[in-house]
Amino acid sequence: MSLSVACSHEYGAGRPALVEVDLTLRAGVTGLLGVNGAGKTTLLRVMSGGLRPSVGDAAVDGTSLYGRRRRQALSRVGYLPQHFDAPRRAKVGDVLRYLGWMRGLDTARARAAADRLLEVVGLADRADAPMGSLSGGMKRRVGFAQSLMADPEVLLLDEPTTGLDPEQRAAMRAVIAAQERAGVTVVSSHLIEDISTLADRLIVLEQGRVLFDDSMEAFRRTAEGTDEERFLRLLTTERRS
Ligand SMILES: Nc1ncnc2c1ncn2[C@@H]1O[C@H](COP(=O)(O)OP(=O)(O)OP(=O)(O)O)[C@@H](O)[C@H]1O
Repeated sequence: MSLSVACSHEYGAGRPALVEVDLTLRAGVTGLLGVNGAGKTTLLRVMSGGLRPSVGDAAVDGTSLYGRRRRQALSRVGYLPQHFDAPRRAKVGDVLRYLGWMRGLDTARARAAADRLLEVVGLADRADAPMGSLSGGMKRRVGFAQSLMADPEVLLLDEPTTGLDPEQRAAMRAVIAAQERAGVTVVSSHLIEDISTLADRLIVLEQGRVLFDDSMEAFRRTAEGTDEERFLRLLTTERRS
């Protein structure tokens, strides 16, 4: 299976956020790295079916996320947005069941999926707790659980560890790593350390362009001897010179 995207996007005239991005992602974990404003969220929104690009398209196994068979393509994608939240008074389990139902699961399947995923993210004992009582790290784990509710073949996680303290970040990474998925997973971050242990492939975005796209292994080999931050700066300089 594959997720392909070939597009450019600008939010307003002359304000490009993605420039001639052309990628095909296959099974495995792809890390999407870039500084704030590099275009990660925009790319993930395009790949989630939530933002039609100004030019081009995104498709799951050739079925466009913006075409006539959009619903079919959308049903195969799970998405954790950068700022996942839910009403403060809503109970955690109800939020998951509701989002599962929205994604087409019947009541029994939504209940079973919610129970199973709360176990997966270590929040089984919080099913009846209101969302407002959760820490930032716990909310992010609920967000991760909701992205998996309909068993998606494509899973898109926008900065799942950002804003968490080191302990919560490690817990979040462990939860993601423990998922043995057959499909495409994309994890974005502005920190290489957040994705280097998770991803097989690394894509670096800079000012909306793909600056680097190779295996994590190749990235490590090339970066050997330089620290990774410096290596990323070198990449940037190379392209500009
Ligand atoms: N809704 C929007 N309206 C106008 N401009 C936007 C909007 N969203 C993003 N941008 C701009 O598009 C560019 C890419 O932003 P994007 O959020 O995709 O980057 P990012 O790598 O995800 O950064 P961050 O980690 O800060 O979210 C930036 O210049 C940003 O200011």
